[in-house]
Amino acid sequence: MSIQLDNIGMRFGTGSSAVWAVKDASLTIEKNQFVSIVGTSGCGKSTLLSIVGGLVLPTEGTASVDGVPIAKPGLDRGMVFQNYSLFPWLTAQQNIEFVLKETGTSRAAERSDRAREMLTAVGLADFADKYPSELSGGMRQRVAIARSLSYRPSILLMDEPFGALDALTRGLMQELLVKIWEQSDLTVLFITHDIAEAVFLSDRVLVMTNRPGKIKADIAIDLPRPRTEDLIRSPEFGALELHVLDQIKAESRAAEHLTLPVDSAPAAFA
Ligand SMILES: Nc1ncnc2c1ncn2[C@@H]1O[C@H](COP(=O)(O)OP(=O)(O)OP(=O)(O)O)[C@@H](O)[C@H]1O
Repeated sequence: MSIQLDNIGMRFGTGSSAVWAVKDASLTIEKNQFVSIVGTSGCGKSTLLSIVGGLVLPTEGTASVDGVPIAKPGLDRGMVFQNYSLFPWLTAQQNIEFVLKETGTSRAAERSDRAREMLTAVGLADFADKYPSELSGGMRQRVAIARSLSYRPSILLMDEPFGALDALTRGLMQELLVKIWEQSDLTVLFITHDIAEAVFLSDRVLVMTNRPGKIKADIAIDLPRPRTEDLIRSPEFGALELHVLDQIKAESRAAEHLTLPVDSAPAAFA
């Protein structure tokens, strides 16, 4: 499924306390594309994702999936967040079965089989009966991904899903996600602060301006797949990383008001 955002504006609050999180944000994501959004903290990335997820309605503009305006969450869209959001009182298997029941799979045997199939797909067949507290961060996030894909959405919305993981686990999760995406019909919209992660995963990287955020740059990642270790260490990969970084840097300096003469700063602490 494709995603279209046309001149999205999102205001939180009213009167003098009103904050425009997003303004004039437009983008189109084609079916089966993997697109990442990067930008400074607070620029409105999560807000855009929530609008596509149907969790909030925009103040201005139109968000649609395959041309149909988004009015609420739907089974065509799965979401994965940084904090896993698993039910701690349910096992991995039960977490998935619960969501399948909520989303309309009425037969218990079908829910059980599907949950087991999904856990196997993310390499956790042997951990089906473990509670979230008995799983590592990477395993929890694999359960969360399996759960979000269990009802077969066409779009996967991911908000810094690997942000809390160590570097090695993060790398393995990225490879797993690419494999899942390549073997499915998924369209993925992925938020991250990690530029290398965005370049490694994506067909396109969108850079947002500071708040109120809009799309400032749309960078095609025209690197071949599969993206091997050699490719990650190649000058082409490095050049794309630098290009994305350059786009963010100006926004970041402005956001942090880093215009002070930093060279003189040590004197102040002497
Ligand atoms: N429910 C809300 N009520 C009021 N302000 C909000 C609300 N949600 C977001 N905001 C504000 O909107 C702006 C954008 O927030 P958002 O979470 O979308 O940014 P972000 O780019 O995802 O940030 P980060 O990278 O730090 O996660 C921020 O200034 C935030 O404080």
